[in-house]
Amino acid sequence: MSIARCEGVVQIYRAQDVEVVALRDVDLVVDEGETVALLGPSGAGKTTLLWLLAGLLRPSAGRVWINGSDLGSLDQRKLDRVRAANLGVVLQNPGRNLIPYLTAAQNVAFAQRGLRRDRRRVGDLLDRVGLGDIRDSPAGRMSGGEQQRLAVAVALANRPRLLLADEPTSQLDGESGRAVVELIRQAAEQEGTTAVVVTHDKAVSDGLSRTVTIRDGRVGSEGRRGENLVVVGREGAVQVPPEYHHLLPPGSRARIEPLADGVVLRRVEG
Ligand SMILES: Nc1ncnc2c1ncn2[C@@H]1O[C@H](COP(=O)(O)OP(=O)(O)OP(=O)(O)O)[C@@H](O)[C@H]1O
Repeated sequence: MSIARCEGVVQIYRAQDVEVVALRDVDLVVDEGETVALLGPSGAGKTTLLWLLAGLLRPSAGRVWINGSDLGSLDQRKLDRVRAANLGVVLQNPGRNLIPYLTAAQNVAFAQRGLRRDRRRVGDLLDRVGLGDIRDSPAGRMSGGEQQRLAVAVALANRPRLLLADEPTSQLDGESGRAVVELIRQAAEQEGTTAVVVTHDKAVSDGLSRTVTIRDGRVGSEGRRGENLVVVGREGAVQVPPEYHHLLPPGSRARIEPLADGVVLRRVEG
């Protein structure tokens, strides 16, 4: 069963007279219980895709489903309800996920609103991200790395069906980063929380069950269990991964040779 699905998603930003096509025809299915790392070069469209899945942006074209609800068909009240019932979100700037004058413990407890407060879970989440000792410090006085770990605990407070996290380890050292990955994995295994995590951190992508690489606004390749496969797009487009550009440079011409189970591309000179 899929918890998140995108079909033909296009996102165009308009700033003054300039148009930026951030996503151009993205199809993606995320099944329940998967932990997915969203990879790709800077500006590829990863944050944009995460915001669309979080219902924080409406796509210029295409559709996004969360747990069977087509987000584009919902009014704001229903959208808020679907988000509250399904999602835990960690935005890139960790401070934006927190209430600065509340303590770490109060931030996590506040995120449990709607559910019965579960004090054990508050303490457990804070211990697991290494913040047990400063649970009574205000979030606004914490370092960037501490706020980042707290933001992950807050996002998981409500046992969301889907965790969406944008670079949740960018300000963390190796040990704290591993604790966050472990928390995400345990949430998947023990509570069935699916995760989609934008990351540049190899330790994070290695710890998750699948990688999806966005290049130039499209899903370029997908990896599972150590094998990376290119994805054939809607119109048959395939992106040649950068590590093969010396064999088939962008702009070169290739002959297609059919095989029983696929094709071979051979560069043609001149
Ligand atoms: N609000 C906006 N207005 C205009 N252009 C935007 C806006 N947000 C993003 N973009 C542009 O859209 C493209 C994709 O941006 P996005 O932030 O999704 O990429 P990213 O893969 O997350 O990059 P990074 O790894 O650097 O965070 C970029 O060219 C970016 O400059």
